[in-house]
Amino acid sequence: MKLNITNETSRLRAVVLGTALSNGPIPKIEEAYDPKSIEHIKAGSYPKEADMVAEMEAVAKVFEKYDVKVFRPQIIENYNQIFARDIALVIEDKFIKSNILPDREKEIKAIQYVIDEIDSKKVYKAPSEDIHFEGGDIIIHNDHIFIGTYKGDDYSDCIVARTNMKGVEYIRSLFPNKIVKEFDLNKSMDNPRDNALHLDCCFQPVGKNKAIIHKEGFRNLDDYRYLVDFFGIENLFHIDKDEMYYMNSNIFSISEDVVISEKNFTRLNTWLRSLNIIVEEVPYSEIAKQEGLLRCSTMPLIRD
Ligand SMILES: NC(=O)NCCC[C@H](N)C(=O)O
Repeated sequence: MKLNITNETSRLRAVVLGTALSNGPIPKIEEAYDPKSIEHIKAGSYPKEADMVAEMEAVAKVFEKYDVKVFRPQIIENYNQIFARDIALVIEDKFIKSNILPDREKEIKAIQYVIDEIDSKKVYKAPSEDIHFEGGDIIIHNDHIFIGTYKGDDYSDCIVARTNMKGVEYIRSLFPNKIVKEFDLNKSMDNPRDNALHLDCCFQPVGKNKAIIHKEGFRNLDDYRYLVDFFGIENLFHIDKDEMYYMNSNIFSISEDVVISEKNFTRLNTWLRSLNIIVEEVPYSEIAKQEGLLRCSTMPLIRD
């Protein structure tokens, strides 16, 4: 398989879509690794496997409609494998395995059969364990790579900080010809409305020259201003704290003109349609309870 990913919006041809099958029992609070899951565990509203499976099948159907080749992870019994995005990433023709949160490190085994189809010279793994990064923090935008990180002193105690500056430097070392820009994100282990878990939870390019953004996700306002200067304020769709909480920036593009979005994202979907983008609406509010949405649960392999 010849990989090719140079941005978030070129026509999609092949993708890994996570699975909610055998997701395991409701985690104990101390087993959860994001504040929104904890909120739902406490409230007794943690999502049911059958509901999440149905939501992901709706996404699979959209891919079928657009003739996208879909790979699913093999099932690891009682293990969360929904968020395929984070376990590895493709940039150009390179497949880079993430150094992910230890709670999630088994997930990669389940797509080994996909990795086996890629030229082994194109498969990368960071050389040491202190280099941290997850795919949700890394957004490729043509000659730029945007990376979410966390520069706080408490990084090592913060399970919602998944990409460190060593991770940023590692990705930079693999792509010397690209401009790599990192963004310091706000993290909160107890309030999901204050937690930009990954860069794709507060920012994502869409369409031809637009992007969705949550200003308050950025710890350093200069990072937010960089994106305003880059895209132009008129091309940014700003989402508020509640919209970030429901993961409005985490939709997924099949092309510049076709987006998969959550059916309750009324304001966002109206904006997308005003840009002549076709919005394929799916129900994804149960998956969203685990602090991830459509970008988080997909890992593109080939785009035009
Ligand atoms: N790219 C993403 O933002 N992924 C979402 C991962 C959610 C999962 N509960 C986690 O904390 O790892």
